[in-house]
Amino acid sequence: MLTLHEVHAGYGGTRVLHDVTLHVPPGSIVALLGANGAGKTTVLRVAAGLVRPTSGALLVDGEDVTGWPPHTLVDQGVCHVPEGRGVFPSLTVRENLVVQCKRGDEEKTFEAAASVFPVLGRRMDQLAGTMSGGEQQMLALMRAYIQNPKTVLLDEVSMGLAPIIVDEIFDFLRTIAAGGASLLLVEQYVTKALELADFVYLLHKGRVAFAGEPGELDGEDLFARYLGHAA
Ligand SMILES: Nc1ncnc2c1ncn2[C@@H]1O[C@H](COP(=O)(O)OP(=O)(O)OP(=O)(O)O)[C@@H](O)[C@H]1O
Repeated sequence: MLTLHEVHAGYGGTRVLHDVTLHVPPGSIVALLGANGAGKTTVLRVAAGLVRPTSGALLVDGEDVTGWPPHTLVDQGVCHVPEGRGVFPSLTVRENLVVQCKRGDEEKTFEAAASVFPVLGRRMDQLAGTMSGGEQQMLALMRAYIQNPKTVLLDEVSMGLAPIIVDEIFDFLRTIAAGGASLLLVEQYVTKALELADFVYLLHKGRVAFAGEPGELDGEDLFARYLGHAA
């Protein structure tokens, strides 16, 4: 279970998050929605240990990990897939996988990557930076997956991708969740995110405006109020 408890956070003198409490229970998919600038990316950065709360706490499985450096949170099973793709552009697909996987697991990892995303199997020796956006995103997700994470923080992984690729990526998110990991999902495709999610949080100007199950949103005009558009 990953929890932000009454978190206030920001950058320098700018306060972005105000009293944010959010839970990502084991095995669940949590969607984090909100208009541009609402603070969604900042929530993920707090959860990954990249932004330290000015007050409040970050807890992993009940342990207070506030202020721990990001790599120690990785050891706790927290994996962050940032906006803009977490791949090494000047390494090949194969090398990107090797640096992430356990020693001795290389062949198994290549096979898994090729079976989930066949395009990666065909492009093992291509430099990651020369692949399409969708292919790079698949590689970024694969790199997250092979860490066997407990919680995956996903920042707009479908950004700028063709709908058919987005479908493939969402199918893979289902696979990751079915394997037992929990997901905290910031996503521009609101309807798709809600189909997948067990819980949803709506952020408005750095505060939690709604927390509940997707079904509870039915009939509400929260989208128009807080997202600036209909779902
Ligand atoms: N490194 C930074 N330094 C200063 N201010 C920042 C920094 N990163 C984000 N902010 C500000 O914090 C606020 C929240 O940004 P954040 O990226 O968390 O929002 P978001 O909901 O993810 O937005 P979007 O959907 O547009 O990505 C914004 O006003 C933004 O300008």
